[in-house]
Amino acid sequence: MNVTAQDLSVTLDKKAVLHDVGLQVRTGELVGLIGPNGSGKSTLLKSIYRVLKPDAGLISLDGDDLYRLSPQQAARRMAVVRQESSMEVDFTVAEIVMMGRFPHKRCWEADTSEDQRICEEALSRVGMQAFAQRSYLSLSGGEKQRVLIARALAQQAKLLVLDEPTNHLDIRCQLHMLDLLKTLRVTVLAALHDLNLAAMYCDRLYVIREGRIVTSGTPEEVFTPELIRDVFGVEADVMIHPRTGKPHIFFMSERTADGRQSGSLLA
Ligand SMILES: Nc1ncnc2c1ncn2[C@@H]1O[C@H](COP(=O)(O)OP(=O)(O)OP(=O)(O)O)[C@@H](O)[C@H]1O
Repeated sequence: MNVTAQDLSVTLDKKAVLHDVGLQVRTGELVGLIGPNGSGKSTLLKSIYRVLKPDAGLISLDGDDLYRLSPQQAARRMAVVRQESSMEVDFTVAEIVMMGRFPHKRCWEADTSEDQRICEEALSRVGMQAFAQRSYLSLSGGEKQRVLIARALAQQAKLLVLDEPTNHLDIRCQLHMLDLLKTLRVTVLAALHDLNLAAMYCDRLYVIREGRIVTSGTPEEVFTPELIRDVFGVEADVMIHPRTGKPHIFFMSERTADGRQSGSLLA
């Protein structure tokens, strides 16, 4: 699934939040969107998953104008995992994952044994098969996040859009989740806050600041101490990790950056 966004502009509450943003995700790539808090990552993703219609610009999926697709057509092509999904009514985990099958059904069509199999497989891929009958609202934040990813997998869309997919996950689950995304052979666009995980897993990155894409490229091209200072306001050293061959960023606190020791709280 090829995704192209061209010249997107979004204004919210009279404030220009995205300015002429463009990006491209090619079939099979895992593309990361990084930038400081409030830079416009979620707004850009919301435009792509059709929650927020841009004021200007064009988004296409394999050449088709996204906003000309029906909601069902769009949902067959694209699954979404959002930052926070508040839910008023309680469902079981199995019911939540089964919702991923809706775009493949006609109105009131019953769940088939094939739907059941797809949902069980999706739950087992995120390690949550033992939770199928648990109430969704009783789960921890990390468990909920894994169930929402299972629902996206059950949707069997060729494009996954994820807003901070590793939010709430402990480090082992973060690595497991990103490994899983890499093995799915789908196209992935994900907003990520952890720059080292973005460097390890993403084929390419887009960097956004104050609603504008400031640069894009492979992690090796994007991650320089200058970029990290300019965009995130943090001093850092960037080295190629000897085992992964990927850039690894060592951040400096304001205390360590100017050469002072930070050993003692009383110093
Ligand atoms: N409904 C809204 N009305 C007005 N301003 C909004 C609205 N939604 C978002 N914004 C503003 O748009 C800007 C971009 O927000 P957005 O949520 O896209 O940033 P983000 O990069 O995803 O941030 P974070 O990393 O903190 O999740 C912020 O300044 C935010 O306050």
